[in-house]
Amino acid sequence: MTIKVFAPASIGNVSVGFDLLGMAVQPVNGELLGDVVAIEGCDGSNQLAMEGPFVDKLPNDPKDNIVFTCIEIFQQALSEKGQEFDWVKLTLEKRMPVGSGLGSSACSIVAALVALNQYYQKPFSEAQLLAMMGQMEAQISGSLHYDNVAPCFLGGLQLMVNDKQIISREIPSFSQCYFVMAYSGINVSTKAAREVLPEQYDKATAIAFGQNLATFIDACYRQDLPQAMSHLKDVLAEPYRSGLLPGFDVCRQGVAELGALASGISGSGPTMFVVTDDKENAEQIQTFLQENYLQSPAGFVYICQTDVHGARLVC
Ligand SMILES: Nc1ncnc2c1ncn2[C@@H]1O[C@H](COP(=O)(O)OP(=O)(O)O)[C@@H](O)[C@H]1O
Ligand SMILES: N[C@@H](CCOP(=O)(O)O)C(=O)O
Repeated sequence: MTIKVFAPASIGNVSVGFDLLGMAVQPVNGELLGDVVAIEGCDGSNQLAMEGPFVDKLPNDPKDNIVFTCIEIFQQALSEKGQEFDWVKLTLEKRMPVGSGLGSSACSIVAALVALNQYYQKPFSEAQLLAMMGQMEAQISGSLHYDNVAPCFLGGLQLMVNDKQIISREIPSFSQCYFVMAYSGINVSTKAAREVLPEQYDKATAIAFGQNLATFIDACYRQDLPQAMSHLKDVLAEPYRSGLLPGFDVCRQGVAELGALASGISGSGPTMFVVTDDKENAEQIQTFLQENYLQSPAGFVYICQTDVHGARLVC
């Protein structure tokens, strides 16, 4: 029997929590914005097939795909537990553009590891799986950050905690909000977008960062939308990354004039996210971004809300 797992797109950082905060999103029109991985048993050796709209952006050799590495590390972990295993064939439906700021590699990693765990009768706990997901993401981006894999796996708004047993805790999000996600259609490598950041920050920046994150989290717990939105500011990455995103500053100004509550870079970009609590306003912002932010035919704009489910089995 074939098992199929879907893993959703996510907003890394959510502006205030560089590497520490992430949120899973789902389009309100019901489309699947994320990757799907199917798994079944096979003979001889492990296999990876690839399909889907963004398959041409993946490495040609399946062995260079992060999903193949997921199979290898998962089976190695099974061996270390003394558990025998059979060979598997995975099929990756690559629905997410690569280098998009939507947690594309995280979608593949999470869908693959959840599918493997399901196929092999759940040998690993949620925390063990999340640790493996972080390890895989670090291999791709060059540094360990869970802000895509954790929300993609667990759903909702997730805050990373410095505790190996837990790794991530869910924070109450704003279920009334719409997140307009505009992928411009250009590729920004996460690794490269990390290299433009300074090694050190000054005291005023450190204080502003701490205040924004703390105030935002406090507002989430009190469901105080105005306070949350007035502090949704990125003082660590956005000042250095916005120059990599053609049209970002102009569109940011444009959506503010249309009444957006806040906006920022999703992950390392080029996707920008815009927050509003009004459906009609979300539609106006969607049209504006379609007309002004897209740089290539590969671009798209979705109106999303928080995805509270995370990775899940699909038919
Ligand atoms: N299944 C996969 N999904 C996405 N990227 C993959 C996958 N397998 C290998 N890669 C490689 O990993 C890198 C991902 O780039 P990155 O900028 O981190 O993307 P994203 O930010 O969208 O996750 C690319 O070089 C890509 O070729
Ligand atoms: N915290 C990371 C998030 C990267 O997200 P991605 O979707 O661009 O992979 C960072 O900002 O570097």
